[in-house]
Amino acid sequence: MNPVLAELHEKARAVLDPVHYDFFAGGAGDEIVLARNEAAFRRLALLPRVLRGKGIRAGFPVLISPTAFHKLAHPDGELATARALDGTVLVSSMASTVPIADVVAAASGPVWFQLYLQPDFAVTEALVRRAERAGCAALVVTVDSPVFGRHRRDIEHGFHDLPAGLAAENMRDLAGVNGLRRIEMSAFTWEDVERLRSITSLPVWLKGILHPADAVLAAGHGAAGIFVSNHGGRQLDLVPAAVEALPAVVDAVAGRIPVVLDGGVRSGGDVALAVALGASAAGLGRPVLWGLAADGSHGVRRVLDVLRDEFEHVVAMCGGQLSRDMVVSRC
Ligand SMILES: Cc1cc2nc3c(=O)[nH]c(=O)nc-3n(C[C@H](O)[C@H](O)[C@H](O)COP(=O)(O)O)c2cc1C
Ligand SMILES: CC(C)CC(=O)C(=O)O
Repeated sequence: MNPVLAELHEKARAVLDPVHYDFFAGGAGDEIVLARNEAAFRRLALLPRVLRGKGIRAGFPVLISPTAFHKLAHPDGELATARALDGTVLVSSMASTVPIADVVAAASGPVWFQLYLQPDFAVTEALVRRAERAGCAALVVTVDSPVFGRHRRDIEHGFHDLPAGLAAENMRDLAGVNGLRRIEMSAFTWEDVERLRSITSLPVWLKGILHPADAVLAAGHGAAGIFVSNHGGRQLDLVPAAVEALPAVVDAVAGRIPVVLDGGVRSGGDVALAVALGASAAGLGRPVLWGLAADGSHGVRRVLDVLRDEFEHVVAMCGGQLSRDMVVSRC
């Protein structure tokens, strides 16, 4: 691992309350998928093309995937994350500890709003209006969580609630207990996605797709794009690594909508592999949390800078080109 990322992770581990560290680091069940997400990248290799000049690939195809409760990592919470963007997209979690309007106001890049559809449609609609008023550029509906994942580390620690003074601020004044509504997980259908689309002009992405047939349905139901994701190994501990699921989804979608990959991306090389396999971009979860915990906004910036530098170097080594035929198995 890049020594800067390793250093930020170690510092995060040292400064965080161990219960909060485990909330961020942990996965579901036996954490098999958590481990596989990273290991699957190690099993892939790139065959560079030569004598192609500098090629044409430009840009940095990385975004920040939504993660909850940034104030557990740093007192400035999502404000610090948002200040670090420098043009990178932040997908801000519905479970942010800073209201979405303040996240967008602090951001140095586009902000998208992640949400879980709520059983009470009026609550979903209120969240959408908050995101729209704040100036979010897209909605990302997470669809891999009909029920909460079971995180053994949290269960062992008895970690079920935020400490006093912290809250999921986007859920305030939505007529729950003391005006703060709990985030609920519930099973929905494609009709619910259509209903959401009918009340907003924002592009609606779907996050947490692994089956190629669902990717086809997503395109058919007007999703602006999809995230191939297993929620960083925090939902069903029986699924493939995210990068293993990517090629079949890319084939099924056949270019109709963009496909983002998240889960286990830890280097610019991993970003390059995801792009070569057909992802439009790679999403980062935990590395951003480690940067944030270790050094606030500056730490997040360092994570993005390291990945950008590594990615550009790998692409230059590959003749400015990344395509599926260049990806082979190491074993
Ligand atoms: C601590 C933590 C909180 C998360 N919170 C959310 C969330 O609120 N909404 C969501 O859609 N995904 C959430 N995720 C999943 C991430 O968006 C992403 O899919 C995952 O972290 C990517 O894997 P990585 O951590 O290996 O990069 C969370 C992940 C972690 C680690
Ligand atoms: C508020 C939680 C449901 C956030 C989440 O998605 C996670 O911890 O994985």
